[in-house]
Amino acid sequence: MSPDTPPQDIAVRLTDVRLDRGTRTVLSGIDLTVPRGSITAVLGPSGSGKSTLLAALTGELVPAAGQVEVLGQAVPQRQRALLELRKGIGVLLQGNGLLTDLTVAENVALPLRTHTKLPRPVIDRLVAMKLHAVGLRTAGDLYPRELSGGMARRVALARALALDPPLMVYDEPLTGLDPIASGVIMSLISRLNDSLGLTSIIVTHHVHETLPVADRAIVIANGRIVFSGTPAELEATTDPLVLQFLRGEPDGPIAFDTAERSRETA
Ligand SMILES: Nc1ncnc2c1ncn2[C@@H]1O[C@H](COP(=O)(O)OP(=O)(O)OP(=O)(O)O)[C@@H](O)[C@H]1O
Repeated sequence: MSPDTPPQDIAVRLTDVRLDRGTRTVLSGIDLTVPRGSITAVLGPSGSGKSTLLAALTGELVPAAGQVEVLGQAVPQRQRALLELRKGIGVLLQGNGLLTDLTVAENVALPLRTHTKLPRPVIDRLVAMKLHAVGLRTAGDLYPRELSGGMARRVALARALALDPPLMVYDEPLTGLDPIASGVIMSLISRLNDSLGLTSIIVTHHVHETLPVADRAIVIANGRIVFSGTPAELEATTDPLVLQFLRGEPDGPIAFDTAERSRETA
């Protein structure tokens, strides 16, 4: 993306950002521009800082240095302004976060009830539209325990879309899903992005399922962005560090921390 891209065409911009967790620097020197309308895959080994990067976008983590701009504004620190910005960011987490004693429809209605004063019939109509968008028009009266993993993920997606956020953030949207359900979720993410004019950022380990729908990919390793480009450029890379990640090789230039490795090899 050119440095002259008009600000209104940029959904997210990070400039020389450093993110710490406690006393430890997780990421530094992060420069990233996400164009509006695009789908960006954020890839990298476990513990490399992908979720930490998302936390900076939602204002959950304040950068130790640098600027984070989301939807045309610097991520605010004041609580009220932050809540306002967060209404524009739909978040889908791997745990789904559905409330088990509410029906599917009530779960999807929750953000609308909390953040708007819309009358009940309007909310019901919006909920029906969101459920229709994820292919679950008739599931409104079911409870989360009655859903398959893939259906539950789609309900969580409908709920994340409830307030029509222009930016969608997905943290491991395919975790725990079989290949068919994974395919359904990825194609939904892609279709919704295009049909609703969203911008999507997908943090994932599922490189091969995600790259086909992504416009851009970044790879995070060793505390920084080690690759940024198109999926085709990623697949053609000869960078040993990026290749090590793509091939899942334990030995190479990516420094895994010892605790992580001993956990994985146990
Ligand atoms: N809330 C937190 N408090 C302290 N340290 C944290 C916190 N969240 C993450 N970390 C640490 O920050 C580092 C990056 O973690 P993060 O969850 O961002 O990685 P990730 O790439 O998303 O990993 P995974 O793919 O396993 O989800 C890890 O060392 C982790 O232990």
